[in-house]
Amino acid sequence: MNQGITITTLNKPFITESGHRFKRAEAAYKTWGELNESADNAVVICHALTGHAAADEWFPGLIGPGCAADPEEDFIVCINVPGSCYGSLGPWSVNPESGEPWRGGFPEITIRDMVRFQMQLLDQLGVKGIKRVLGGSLGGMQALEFCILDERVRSAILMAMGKAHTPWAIGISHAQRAAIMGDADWKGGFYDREKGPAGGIAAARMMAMITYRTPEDYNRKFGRKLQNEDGQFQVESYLNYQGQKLAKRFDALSYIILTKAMDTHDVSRNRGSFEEVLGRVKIPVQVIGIDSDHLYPVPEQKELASLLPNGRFSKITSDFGHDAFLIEWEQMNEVIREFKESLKSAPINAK
Ligand SMILES: CC(=O)SCCNC(=O)CCNC(=O)[C@H](O)C(C)(C)COP(=O)(O)OP(=O)(O)OC[C@H]1O[C@@H](n2cnc3c(N)ncnc32)[C@H](O)[C@@H]1OP(=O)(O)O
Ligand SMILES: N[C@@H](CCO)C(=O)O
Repeated sequence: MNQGITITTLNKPFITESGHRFKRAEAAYKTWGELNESADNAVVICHALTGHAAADEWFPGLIGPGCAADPEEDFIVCINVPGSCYGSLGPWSVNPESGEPWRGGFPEITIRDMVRFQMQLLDQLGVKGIKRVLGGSLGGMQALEFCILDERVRSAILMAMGKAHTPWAIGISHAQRAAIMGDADWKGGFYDREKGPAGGIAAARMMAMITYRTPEDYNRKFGRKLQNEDGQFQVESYLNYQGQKLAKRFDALSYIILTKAMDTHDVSRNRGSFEEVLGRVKIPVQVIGIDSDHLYPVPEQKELASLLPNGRFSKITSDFGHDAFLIEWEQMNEVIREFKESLKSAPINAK
């Protein structure tokens, strides 16, 4: 896992929206393909909640010849967001004042912070133009903010999210955070890394896995079948497994920080109305919804596309629910191929 990741130090301090100044911030990233002479062929992939910079491990169907990110033509970059636990600045980075990891003292991170952090690294890599920015869920929220904050972006593909985090999605994340914070090993966020709130994060992932999928998917996969002679349902065994799997690879503080960052997602915040803010995004944007997504339902993507002057909406059909953006490669590539085709006949420089 995480093959080919580079970790570098940002060459300027990273200052968060809340005003926290990190004099030294590490950024983990992975690239594919070459930056061209004019340095304007970058394609930025933004990762979702538990993803990381090795996008080829979780977006394999969208990276390749003719895909959304084509290493033969594009300089593809994926950067681990600050607050995560996969190499970039996060709660286990050392606080220079105390010489100890930040842990529960790590400051708030917003979606805008994530994007500005990535913009700093892209500057450092010499990127002058971004052909496309894409992502789903948390990745889509970042990609939308990229359209607003970064003048270099010339087109975008946004999947399975909306213009702001809804009370429905905030509530779901809140319940998951309560499971983590209710674990005796949480210790106010000042736990030892080797003995974190594993039960809490496993419970949070179980809840999340229900919102990421659908009744149809679980009916087809498990029905009412039992896993063992103790009377455990298959679905229970599956959720236990998924919870433990995440507890082994992800950090509870990062889970709290990143889900709270998702709750800050609201492109209108301190900027004006949604109509004004999104109306200023003149670049072509493909918005993709999943018909069975219960977490970020299709009306959110339809609305977002309608508020973007050059927005297009497409729906994919799937029983997988929200997670379909990490699974339904064929349908997504079809939509993306059409979008890329449409750009050939329309200029993509307008901002
Ligand atoms: C190498 C890495 O870790 S890279 C992945 C890092 N993750 C990310 O970047 C986030 C994006 N990825 C994801 O969210 C997910 O991987 C997805 C959505 C792409 C796919 O989800 P998955 O969990 O792989 O698929 P699915 O829901 O079918 O579950 C399959 C797993 O459940 C297990 N399982 C299935 N039924 C049961 C059951 N009844 N009891 C116990 N376990 C079960 C399978 O054995 C399989 O285990 P494995 O993951 O060890 O192979
Ligand atoms: N399944 C995704 C979250 C979906 O948005 C992840 O684990 O990152």
